[in-house]
Amino acid sequence: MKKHRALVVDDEPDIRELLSITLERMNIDVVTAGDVATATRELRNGAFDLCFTDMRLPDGDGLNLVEWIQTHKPHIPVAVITAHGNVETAVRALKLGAFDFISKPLDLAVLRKLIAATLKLGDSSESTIQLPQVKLLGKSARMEQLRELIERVARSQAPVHIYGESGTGKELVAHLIHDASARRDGPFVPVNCGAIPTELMESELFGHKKGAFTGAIADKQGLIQSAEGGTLFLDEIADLPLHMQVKLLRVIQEKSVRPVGESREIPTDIRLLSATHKNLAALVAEGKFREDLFYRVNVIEVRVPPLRERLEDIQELVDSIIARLGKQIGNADLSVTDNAVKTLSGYHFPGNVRELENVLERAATLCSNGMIDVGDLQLRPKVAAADVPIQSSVAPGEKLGEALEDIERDAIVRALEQTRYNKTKAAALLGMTFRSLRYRIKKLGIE
Ligand SMILES: Nc1ncnc2c1ncn2[C@@H]1O[C@H](COP(=O)(O)OP(=O)(O)OP(=O)(O)O)[C@@H](O)[C@H]1O
Repeated sequence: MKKHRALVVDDEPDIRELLSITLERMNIDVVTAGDVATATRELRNGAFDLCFTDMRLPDGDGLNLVEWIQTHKPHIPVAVITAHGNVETAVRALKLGAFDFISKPLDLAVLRKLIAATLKLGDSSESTIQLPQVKLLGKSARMEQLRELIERVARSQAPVHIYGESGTGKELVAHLIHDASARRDGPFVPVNCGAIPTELMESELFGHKKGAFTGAIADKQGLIQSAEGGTLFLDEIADLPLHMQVKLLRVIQEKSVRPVGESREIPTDIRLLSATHKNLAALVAEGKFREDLFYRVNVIEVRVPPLRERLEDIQELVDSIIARLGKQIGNADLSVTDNAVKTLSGYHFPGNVRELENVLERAATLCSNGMIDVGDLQLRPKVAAADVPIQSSVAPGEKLGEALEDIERDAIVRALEQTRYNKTKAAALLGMTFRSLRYRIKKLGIE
């Protein structure tokens, strides 16, 4: 097998030597350079599989080198070495296309993992990216752009923030980024931040040591650590309480976690993806989301367009959903009339693809002869903002929180009855995840 070759750029001989030894022990040839000029000369003249560069070099900036590589040798993954705690620079490097960053003092275990992941990425670029098991349907220009963006961001280790309305496919996109990345053989761990009760959140995410608190009867690994070597997807990240935001910031900056009751920090190797349907920037302005965390999780932004911006994809989505539903209910002839598809193609889809799935599922049960027609769709009429009734159902003297809980309880009970107490189906009907529904059932004492 061809030996890999790396370029190490640093003006400190000690760091050059430490990196060289580590790389050579991994059977990688190393060339070193002490400044930008030598580095670009080496890059022009030789073939490299990866590059490490320091930030401050005698004749320039490591960021310039990152930019140079992106322009002239974009297939070479480059990682930057930053001063401890200088996350701003690391974020800038990632935005410019750096694969990852590592901070000084160098942690050799972290470094080795990073090297292994980088080389794997280089190898995968020679073959075509593996086809993921999950599929993003739609041939509209917007979907094509999204697919391209997914492939591009999959090549980086930078945190990605995925935003878009509910039900647009944000989790699907996160999964695809993971599947197309060098981490695809590692775990993909989705976490719905809105579904974990605040008091359990730290122990769920970070894990705990036996005896850390009453009820901690054994060591427990947190969700962050269970994503080791893979991808952690924090869905509804806007729902993280402020004190957890501080802790998450540390995970990103230090690349380590500290379980509750543990005295040491444990190094972690995860890629962070997050999503929300809320406007994070607005939440920052309101003081509900930390600005420093916003910049860390939002290094690369991916917008998932609402379904009404790509109505030409409806037919393909309908065909795929109907085929799946047909299999589920044992009717291979289940179909949708042209008129029904036309009606769907003119609908505004406030609940996006998930709503389309729910509409068709309900219609499949309502329709006669396995043929879904316009009348079976029962679409929600569009409500103009001005038409929304101002008066609420909260009676004077009644607490708003309690009134909202009543409304929520009502909706959940109705969905459960409608689905014969099938929680997965009820969750889909309500447009929430299974975990979130389970949590709410418990919280509202429905069972
Ligand atoms: N382009 C697409 N092709 C195929 N299926 C899709 C597409 N977009 C969304 N879906 C399907 O729609 C449903 C909702 O998608 P997903 O859960 O990823 O949305 P979301 O944006 O994460 O929703 P939420 O904001 O409520 O968490 C899933 O069943 C998903 O498979």
